Order: sequence, then structure tokens, then C-alpha cells
Amino acid sequence: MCGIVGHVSTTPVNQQIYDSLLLLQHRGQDSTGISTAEGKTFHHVKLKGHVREGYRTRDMRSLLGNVGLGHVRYATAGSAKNEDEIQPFYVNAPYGLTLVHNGNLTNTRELTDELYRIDRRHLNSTSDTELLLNVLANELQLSIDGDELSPEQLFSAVERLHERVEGSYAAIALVAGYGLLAFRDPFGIRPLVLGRREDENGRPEWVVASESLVLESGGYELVRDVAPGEAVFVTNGGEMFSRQCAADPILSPCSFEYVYLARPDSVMNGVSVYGARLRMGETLAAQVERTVSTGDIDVVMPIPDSSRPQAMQMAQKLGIDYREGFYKNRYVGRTFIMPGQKVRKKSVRQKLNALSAEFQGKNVLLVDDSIVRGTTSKEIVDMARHAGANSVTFASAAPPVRYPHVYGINMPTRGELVASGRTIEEITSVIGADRLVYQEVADLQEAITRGSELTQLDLSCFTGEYVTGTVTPEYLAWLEQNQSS
Ligand SMILES: O=P(O)(O)OC[C@H]1O[C@H](OP(=O)(O)OP(=O)(O)O)[C@H](O)[C@@H]1O
Ligand SMILES: NC(=O)CC[C@H](N)C(=O)O
Ligand SMILES: [Mg+2]
Repeated sequence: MCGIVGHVSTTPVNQQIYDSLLLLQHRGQDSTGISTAEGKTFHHVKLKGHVREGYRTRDMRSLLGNVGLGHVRYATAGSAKNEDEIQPFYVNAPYGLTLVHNGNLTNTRELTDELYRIDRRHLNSTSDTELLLNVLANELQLSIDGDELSPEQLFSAVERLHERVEGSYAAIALVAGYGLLAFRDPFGIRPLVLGRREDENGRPEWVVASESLVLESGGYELVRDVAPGEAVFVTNGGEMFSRQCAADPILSPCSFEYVYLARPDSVMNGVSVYGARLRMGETLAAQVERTVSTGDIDVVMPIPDSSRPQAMQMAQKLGIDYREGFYKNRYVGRTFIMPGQKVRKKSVRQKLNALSAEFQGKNVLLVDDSIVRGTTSKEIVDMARHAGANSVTFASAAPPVRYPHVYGINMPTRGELVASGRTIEEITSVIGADRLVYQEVADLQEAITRGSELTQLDLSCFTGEYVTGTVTPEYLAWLEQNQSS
């Protein structure tokens, strides 16, 4: 899950993109990049690491133009370390295109072969985003008819792209001299929202972003989520066109956005992330009551940051005191999205510290949003015991993660998932807890969708059922061999 943003403005757009990327930093920490368009000229800056430490004043000054896009990367294909894979990607024909992508393509082998053999396109990295851009460029080249590019030609290209590409993709592209194109895969797996505001002269300004908090902070009105399969084109002059480009779009957003990835103050697909997390706490409280005796539990504690709303609601439902026993070093980033297990493990210790007074002689109920590799939970249980806890019950607001996530979250191999091939008792013993309670899949689904129009979610990492219907055991085996994290 990367963070993407695109702005079409009536004034220089560099600072707006920077501000938007800062708000999306929680979605990717590996690298970041910005492209702006000044007439027909693109300006690009790409850097490793975080937004705040990366861009220098001279970088910002070089990003001229009123139209642009930006990216924060959390690598899911290729390598986090490879500087050639930092987004945006660029191709010079047709017109000049630059693109950012959140998601993960699942037919990369076929596309790589077709692009070389049939389309005669050269690829210079193992990034799936480079594939996505080249498919778009190829299909756009085939759609062009006459001298001027029309929205319809762009939409036809996206229509054909949907037919060729499998997996998840929310993408934003700039077409040099024309405007900004945004599109979402036919299942709407990864999020994308459209916002609008007016400048002081009443002229429209547009933003497309992964999360709605970008819109709120910039004073934009949420127009709507980009629909699954839909493409939106905003001209450099601020005129907006949109069209459904997929044959059978079915909104099936990634449940893990609501569990962990997104900021709680965002609204995605009409569902408040914070509201969904509170409801997860409610259903998890009921599950705890059903499965373990709660009479002896003294305090409910979150594992900062992401599980706070769930833990708060659980404490209230269970009628047990809510306490904060772990303190977070705000200068260490999110652990789960760091590349490499060694650095993730070290970071948990650096990031969280236990406050002994809250643990001494107490029976604690620790709540996390999810247990994936078990890196966090194992360290945390150990820290709670060292701080003097009498007993440790661990509750996860997500069900056991047993299957690879192939749609933009870096958990491609079963072997690294602590719940894969293990019973609950075995997982309890691996993380060192006294008792362990997981959310049920149906409860998670209900907690996310309650009161909304959402009828379907991607829950593949919990169920092994992949919404696109194109993920085969052979693909998963190939992924395990070729992608390690
Ligand atoms: O089982 P694991 O592989 O450790 O993964 C799960 C943990 O990783 C995430 O936290 P992270 O530190 O990334 O971010 P947060 O501060 O937003 O909770 C998540 O909230 C869990 O705590
Ligand atoms: N997390 C993402 O959305 C990653 C986008 C793309 N697959 C990359 O690896 O750069
Ligand atoms: Mg966490």
C-alpha cells in the first residue's frame, strides 16, 4: 500500500503535493517522488526515505507547474532498495506520461512477456508499476486518432488496460500538455478519492488521493470515491470528465486498510476508518467474552498506534479500565511496513517502552489490530512480563493472517506468517502469551460494513479467497520463490 496524490491547480502545485505526501507518509516509508508538469515539460524529483527528510528547498524549487502528482512507496514488487523503482515512472510516448500506482499486479510474468514480444517495449526494472505504465502507454498509442487527445481516447485506453492487467491498482498519471488521469481497478481494491475546491476567482481545483484526510486538510470537498473500474480525467484547465471503463465492476475493497493501513481520520468507500475500528473493538469484546473468562482481567491496553480505537471500545464494552502501558517513540516509523525482518524486530524494541507501574502484578489484556509475522506481539508480551505483568491475554482485532496478501501489502510468503499452518494454541505459545483471542472473519466483515453500502470486501489474507479470481496456487508458489521480505 503506497500513498498516491495528484493535484490540478490554478497556482504552483509543488507545496500542495509535498503537504499531501506528508499526510500519506503512514502508507509508505521506502521512498518518495513528485512529478509536476509545466506546459509540456515534466519535472521530477525522486528520493529514498521519508518525505520530511528527503526534499530539499532546491528540489521543491525545481518542481514547477500547476499540475502534478506524488507518491510514497511501500514496495510490494521488485525491491525497496532499488532506486530505479522509485515512483513516479515516466515514458516519453505517447505525449509523455508519468504515473504513480498503489497496488500490486498479479499477472506480471504474462505482461512482461507480452510487452516485450508483442508490443516491443523495453522494461528496465522489476517494478509492476513500470508494467502498468507501459500497458497504459501502449493502449493509449492505439487509441489515438487525430492530432488532439480526447477524454474518450484516454478512457478507451483504460478500458483495454482493465482487460490486460490483473491485480490491484489505483493509479494517477499526467499526460504532458493535457492533464491528469486517475483510475481504479474493477474491484476497487485499493482506495482513491476525488476532491474539489475553488480558488479565490471561483476557478475549480482538483485533487485525487489515496485517503480523504488529504482533502480535508487542503480545504477540498469530497466529491466521491473514484468508482471501481472508473477513470477520471481533469484537463490542465480544470475541466473534469469521467467514465466507467470496466465491464463488470464490483467494489471489494481491501479489509486490511480498515484494520491497519489507513489513518483513522479517513473515510474510504463511505466507511469511516475510525468508526470501523471502534466496531472491531465491539465485536472483539464479544468474542473475548465468549471464549475466555474476563473476571480476572485488570486492564485493557492497546499496542500503539493503530489499535487504540479498538482497545478503547473493548474496554468500554467489557467494563474494564483502559490503560496506556506502552509508550511510543514518535521518531521511529511504522514497523510492519519496514523492509527486512531484522530491522522490523529491532524497531519494535526501539519504538515501544513499557511503563512498569501499569503492569506490576496485573492481569493485562493487550489489544493489537493484527498479528501478521508476530514480530510485534512476541516482543510486546515479553516486555509486559519483564515489566511485572501477572498474566498476559492477547487479543487481535483481525482474524489469523494465514494466506499471502497479493494486492499491495507485503506479506507474500506463508512461511513468514505466524498463523500459517499453526493452531491457536501453537500461536499462543510462539508469541508467549497465556491466552490468545482472535476476531472471527464474519465479525470483522460486519464491523467494517455495518451501516454502509459495502456488500463485499477483500478478506483474502484471512480466507485464502482472492476477489479477482485470477490468483492460482501456481502463482502463489512462484511468488513465494521470487519475493522475499
Ligand atoms: O505481527 P507483525 O508482523 O508485527 O505485524 C503487526 C503489527 O504491525 C503493525 O504495527 P506498526 O508498528 O507497523 O504500526 P502502528 O504504529 O501504526 O501500529 C500492526 O499495528 C501490528 O502492531
Ligand atoms: N504498496 C504499493 O502500492 C506498491 C506499489 C508497487 N507495487 C511498488 O512496489 O512500487
Ligand atoms: Mg501496531
